[in-house]
Amino acid sequence: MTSIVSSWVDKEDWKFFRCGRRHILFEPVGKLSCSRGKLLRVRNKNTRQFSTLSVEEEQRFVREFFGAILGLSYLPQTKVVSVSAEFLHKLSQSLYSSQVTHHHLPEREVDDSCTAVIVVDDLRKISSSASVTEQLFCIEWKPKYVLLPRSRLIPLPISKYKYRYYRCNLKQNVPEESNLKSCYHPPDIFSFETDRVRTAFVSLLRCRSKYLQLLHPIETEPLASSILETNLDILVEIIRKEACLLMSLRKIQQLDILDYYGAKLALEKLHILNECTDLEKLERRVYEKTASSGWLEEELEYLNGHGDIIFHSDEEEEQTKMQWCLDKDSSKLEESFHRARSYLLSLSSAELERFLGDFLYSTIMKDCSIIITFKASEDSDFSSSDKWKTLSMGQRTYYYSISIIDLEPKSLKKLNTWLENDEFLFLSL
Ligand SMILES: O=P(O)(O)O[C@@H]1[C@@H](OP(=O)(O)O)[C@H](OP(=O)(O)O)[C@H](O)[C@H](OP(=O)(O)O)[C@H]1OP(=O)(O)O
Ligand SMILES: Nc1ncnc2c1ncn2[C@@H]1O[C@H](COP(=O)(O)OP(=O)(O)OP(=O)(O)O)[C@@H](O)[C@H]1O
Repeated sequence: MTSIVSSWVDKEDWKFFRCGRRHILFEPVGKLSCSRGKLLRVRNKNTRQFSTLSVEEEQRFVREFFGAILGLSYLPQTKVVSVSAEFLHKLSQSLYSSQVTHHHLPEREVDDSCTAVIVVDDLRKISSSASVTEQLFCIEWKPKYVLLPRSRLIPLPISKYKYRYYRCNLKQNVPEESNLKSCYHPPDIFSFETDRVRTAFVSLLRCRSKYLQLLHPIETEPLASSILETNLDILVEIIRKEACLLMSLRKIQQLDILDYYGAKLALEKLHILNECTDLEKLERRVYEKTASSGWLEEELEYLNGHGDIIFHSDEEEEQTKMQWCLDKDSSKLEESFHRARSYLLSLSSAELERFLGDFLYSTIMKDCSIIITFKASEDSDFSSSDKWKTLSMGQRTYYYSISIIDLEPKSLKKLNTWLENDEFLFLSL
């Protein structure tokens, strides 16, 4: 993918919109009509040490890999645009305006060593021509850690906790054992049963989780939560209708048969744990990948063939693993870990590299966001399309659109951080 030089991006004035850890987003002030309905996504300088690929290479991977598996209509349209250092400097300066610096947000500074930015559809807007958006709701849900790990490659004592607790709960509040039970239970969503899906979202709402947010209309708490709650039935129905997409997403998350510690072992075996150049070469190979629509099922079948590394996902094995944890049967957990470790160390470099690739695809998918936009269908000018689907509920019909964002490559250079996070979360229980 080659970036295009745009004649309008640097002529628009952009103001800070939001940021994550890796990108800073800007929205147009509205000087030019062609910028309507667009956002600018710019790399954050503070995470530069983790990027192996260029902006263009990352976007190509997202499109040709995840786009092929999930369907391109589920990805927001993006364009990579070449910009001058001067333009990036101007954007950077705009972040120092008083309004922005007062926010308690991750450290941000535009990476002015980049030569390209991403222009992406603003998913809070219906279309670039639509001016009225008051009837529109836009929700962001982060389907993080919806699975318990199935890898045997988790050492004690972390395995005792990791096989039992959903990490998403632990991250929000590290509570008493009794509280854990009443928390958000992600498998409820993936049951696609109305009541269970609803219960899961209500739990997220009640604990004011940052994994469920209202993006439009912009309201502060508690109004934002009350708007979310009022629209929960529509959200639940959309989730049920999109079961196929969500199951694909969950399956990609399941490619994680190495888990973090297994990834460390695999890199050690490949002798590239501390070798930055070799690590970058490996990542390039992983992210050169394109996928076909059947890729995911084939890959899962391949991984399932490595029974010494994984607990199979059938219920009986799940119960066994859980029972070992509940009985505090450390010897069984240890034996299982050592069996997997010896098996892993007997594998070829090509196999280890394939597992590492799958681990990275899964890690990306565990951190994506789903943006759901919907509106009642009173607008007669509006019609359904690939992007806008209809949903009938009682007497009312809605249009909705669902997009997956934040699918850029992650780097194995973050492995130590991931391992430390594990220790921090699970040892503090
Ligand atoms: O590891 P976690 O669970 O803390 O996830 C990080 C996210 O924290 P969260 O759980 O959503 O509060 C974190 O989200 P925030 O920016 O803190 O909202 C990032 O998405 C981070 O990814 P990256 O470093 O930008 O590639 C995420 O890191 P990865 O582990 O996905 O690399
Ligand atoms: N196309 C979009 N339309 C509307 N809002 C968006 C869009 N893309 C991102 N956002 C909002 O901006 C936030 C940050 O964007 P993004 O996820 O791209 O940042 P990031 O730094 O890549 O994230 P992370 O820290 O998770 O790696 C998102 O969580 C979402 O709320």
